[in-house]
Amino acid sequence: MVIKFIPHLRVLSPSLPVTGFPSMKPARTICFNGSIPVLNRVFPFKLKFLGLSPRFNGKLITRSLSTRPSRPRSRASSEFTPKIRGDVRASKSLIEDEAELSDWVGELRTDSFRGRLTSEDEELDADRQRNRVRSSDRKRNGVSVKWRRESEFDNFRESSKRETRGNFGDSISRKSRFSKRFGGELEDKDSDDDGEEDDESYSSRKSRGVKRENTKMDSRRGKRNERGLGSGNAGSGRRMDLGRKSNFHEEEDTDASEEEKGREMKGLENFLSGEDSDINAAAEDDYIILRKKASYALGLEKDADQTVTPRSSQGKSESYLSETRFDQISISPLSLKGIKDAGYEKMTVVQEATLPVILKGKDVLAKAKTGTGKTVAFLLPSIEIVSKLPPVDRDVKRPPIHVLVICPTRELAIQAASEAKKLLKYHPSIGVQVVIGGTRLALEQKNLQANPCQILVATPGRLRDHLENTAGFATKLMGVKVLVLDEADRLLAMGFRKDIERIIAAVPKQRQTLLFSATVPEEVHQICHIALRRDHEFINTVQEGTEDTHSLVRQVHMVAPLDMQFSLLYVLLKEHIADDVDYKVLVFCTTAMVTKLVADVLRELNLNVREIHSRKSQSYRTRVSDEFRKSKGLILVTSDVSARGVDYPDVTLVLQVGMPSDREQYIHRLGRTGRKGKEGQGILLLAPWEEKFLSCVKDLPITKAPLPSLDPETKKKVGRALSNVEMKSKESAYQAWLGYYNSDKNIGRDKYRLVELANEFSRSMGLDNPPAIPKLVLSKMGLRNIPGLRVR
Ligand SMILES: Nc1ncnc2c1ncn2[C@@H]1O[C@H](COP(=O)(O)OP(=O)(O)OP(=O)(O)O)[C@@H](O)[C@H]1O
Repeated sequence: MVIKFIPHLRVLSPSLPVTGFPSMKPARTICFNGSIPVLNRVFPFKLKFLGLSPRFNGKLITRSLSTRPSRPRSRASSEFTPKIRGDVRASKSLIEDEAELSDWVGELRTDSFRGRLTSEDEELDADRQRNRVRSSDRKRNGVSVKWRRESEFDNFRESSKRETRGNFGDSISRKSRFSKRFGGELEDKDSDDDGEEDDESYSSRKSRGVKRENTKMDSRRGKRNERGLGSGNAGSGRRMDLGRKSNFHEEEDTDASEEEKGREMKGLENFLSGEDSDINAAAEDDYIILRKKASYALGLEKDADQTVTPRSSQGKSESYLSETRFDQISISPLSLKGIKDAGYEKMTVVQEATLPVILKGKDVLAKAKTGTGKTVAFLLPSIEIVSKLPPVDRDVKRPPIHVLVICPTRELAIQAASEAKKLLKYHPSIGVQVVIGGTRLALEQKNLQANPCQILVATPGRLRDHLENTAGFATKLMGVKVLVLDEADRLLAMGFRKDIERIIAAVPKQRQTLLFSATVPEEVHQICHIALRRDHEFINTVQEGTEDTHSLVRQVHMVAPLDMQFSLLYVLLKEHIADDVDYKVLVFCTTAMVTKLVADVLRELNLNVREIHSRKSQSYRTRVSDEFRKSKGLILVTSDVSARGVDYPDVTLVLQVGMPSDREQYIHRLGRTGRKGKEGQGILLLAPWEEKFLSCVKDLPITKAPLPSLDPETKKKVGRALSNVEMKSKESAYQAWLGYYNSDKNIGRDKYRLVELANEFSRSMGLDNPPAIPKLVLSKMGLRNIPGLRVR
């Protein structure tokens, strides 16, 4: 079957004139509430979209409940029942059980994956050469096409010429005069002089860049790049240790937070093995330079010299939708019907850019901003591929799985499976199933047996469980034609790597592999080495010269001592609630136990709060996640289990309390708001010593905001709320806090200072004396005999 696509004019034929923008007239509603000064100062505008279709409501989430049977050295299954496991995925708070902690640490010593990034100096220049953009291609309308096979797009171009100006159904907010009136304290990058924007401005905004790179490596590097285990690590020469981003903090024992566990583990490993000194030796700036160098080496970072971004589009907001409608491309009528029912009419930019390449059979590494439809981007072509395969004989004993999608969290896996179900509505012969931790393995085994599926969505740990414990499962995986690694960079995180290696070894070499994420840090090359073919394409839909975050999401940071932070959090939330009756807020905290504490305090303050973190059962998490997806007027206090991929519609504010683990996590957390071209707000609340984190995100438009004033009554109220919170919650939070910041290379290095800060945190919870910590825990943290700690 000849597959014909009609891509967006801009993408495939950048030399052609940019079409104008049709009648997109986003309505504006400007609200001003004089009684709420703080957020109006922080976000000195209030924009609303009225043009958003209700059909984009959030996705359904399926439920799964139960615990799975234990097996020797299995990972923990129940959130309160930590188990020990030999690989770095194992985790649990280091806090709760001394004996268990001892085992856990002991096992960590035996397993020593190091999150190192190979970077060979001598390859840097060569790789830069290889990735050099043909200037003729680059200087076209802001589209950077580093590699292109012209023939691939010939028919697209033809079709594009015929394309008429479509309706731009989705709204892009205009900057309002309100912004100007109250914008004194904040830089408003997107504002036009007069606060208005004409259609021409929209046109220039719309010129988004889609960068495609062929990432063919030279033969030397290619050798390392070949598929197969071990090859990814075979690079010699100077290595860069990325462990400085790792953390050792109280966290979660479920699949959903494995990326966090990885960080903890790595931090702990380094800490125990004394490797910290290596990492600490490098200054932050050096580290950033090293990261850049590695990016060049990998061809993942754009070379500043070679970047061409039209001035007109720099810093402008862009639509996540392309002008290509699904019914203009050659996909099966059954898929098209499913898409229509899902309410999708036009392709998003990432869908438009990746679909033809994937259907060509290429491996793809794709980067697109948060909330821009990456899930459909990998699911739709996968479904198309499956639909063209000969039907599986019903009598086959172990029917093959054709598409395997790996997601880093349970929530994300459930969500992806749910999206797949929507798209498969009219494909009765194609089944999809999800396998995730926190549910009963036996039940999943039964389901897999009873309802064979061609598409399987899984979290890495549970998939590995099935590989090891489910009869015939390995045989089924031998049928995999497409392997998708969603949130690829997270899957590469240390806690997942072994599982991913095991999974990759279990699927055929002759397959197509797709890696998608909103962030593609240089670490991703590790997984490229083991997962992707050498000639894979890197498709970057983030317009050059723009940030990885959405311009309609206003970002501010505030710096305040810990003893102010609970009150500040309360005031900021109250202000936001007063400002927006339809408020929907995510509060991100550093660890599960700190999340619990913050939720407890906010609950005491009579705010409408839910909490979600890995210490909650999967059924609870699913229920709360579902509720938050559908609700308005709700605050969800969460750990990083909600940081990635979760598609909660209409989140109005993301408030991050404390330093995120790294730049990527900041971006993904923030990406829970401003989805599908909507507006959003982000506040990062840091303690003074955490300000250094800002150097990791200095390329993002985060503005410093003044602190709201705290009146004595508020302080008293918050103090009372804190005193009502259970002591146990405070103790756990204190230990977790200590663990988290102990892993920070700057703070954790000076144990005396760390303890002082921890005790400041303790006082901020209203405690006169810091909670006592078990001796063994202290010694495992390297904090024995540090003055200021209480031992029990
Ligand atoms: N073509 C489309 N038109 C309109 N809406 C779409 C389209 N494709 C996907 N969506 C919707 O956009 C929303 C965001 O999609 P999705 O969750 O896949 O984003 P994402 O890019 O994976 O985000 P993240 O990086 O946070 O994981 C979802 O609600 C999805 O249903």
